[in-house]
Amino acid sequence: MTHALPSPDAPLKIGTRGSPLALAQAHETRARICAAFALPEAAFAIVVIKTTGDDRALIASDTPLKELGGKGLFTKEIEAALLSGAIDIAVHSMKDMPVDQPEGLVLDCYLPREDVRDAFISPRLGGIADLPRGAVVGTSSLRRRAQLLNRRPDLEVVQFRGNVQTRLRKLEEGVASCTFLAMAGLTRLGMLAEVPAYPIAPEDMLPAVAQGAIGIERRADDTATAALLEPIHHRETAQRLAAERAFLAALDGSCETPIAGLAELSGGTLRLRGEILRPDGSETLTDAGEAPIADGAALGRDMGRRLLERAGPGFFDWRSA
Ligand SMILES: NCc1[nH]cc(CCC(=O)O)c1CC(=O)O
Repeated sequence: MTHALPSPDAPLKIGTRGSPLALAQAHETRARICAAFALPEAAFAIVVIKTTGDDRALIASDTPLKELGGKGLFTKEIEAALLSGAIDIAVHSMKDMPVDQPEGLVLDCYLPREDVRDAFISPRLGGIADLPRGAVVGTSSLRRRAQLLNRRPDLEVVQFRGNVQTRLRKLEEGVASCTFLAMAGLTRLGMLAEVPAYPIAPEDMLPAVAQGAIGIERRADDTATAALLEPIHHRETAQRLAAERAFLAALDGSCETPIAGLAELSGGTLRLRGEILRPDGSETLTDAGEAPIADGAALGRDMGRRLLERAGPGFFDWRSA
């Protein structure tokens, strides 16, 4: 059965958050579907949806993201819009996506993954090794915080959030010596030339699960939309994320617990590295393994379970040192 393609009279509604990065990702998705089916941009409507994670007052506060809603902070309202039919597809940063989708929705289309690395951002310094003893670093990411404190217990970590310009201004004001952002976001925003960003090797800071990947969610019964997404799907990205997200699922984590994971493909083999940390950085546990690509999810699940076993109960609880 063939389906009617979207048109200016009956556009495909693309749901997205309103941040510059989210909009760039929605535009990239639109451009890829346009190219695959020779459609005009007018065959799509971009629908901006405000999420809890976009609440300015909340995000400007010093409250850790975890306390603001944890899993689904950036996604709950968007998934509700999908289910109600207000939008037809939702474009997500996979790093922010809980491992399970609500009944009735599927998330099985991925764009080619961007640079997976974290970036060290500083107007004056070129990397973590340049930070003087006791330096103040700005990040609201529990993972980055724990990784930094594990390697450098002398550092002081302060909450740092907001868009790229806000962060750069805070650095200029001397609030902190450096901050951290995903290379992928800076690249997709076309800002690499204007931001003093230095990529950090995964060996030094293992990225978050799914960092740099964009996923497209739709209604499970919407076969017309499934057919539209088929030609833009990137299989290698899906294979890597299957392993990483199975790892995350086994640990019951979200992007707001100190968990890192990265899968890479080489020939027919998938190599997965994983790390879990105590939130205060006092302890880190790592593992690595290889499997045939088709067994990536099983590898991720087993690695997650083994790490949990090594960690024991309470590993992710805050210690009062
Ligand atoms: N948690 C917020 C978030 N979700 C996705 C990205 C960046 C882009 C990506 O990793 O795909 C960011 C910001 C950051 O960590 O710099």
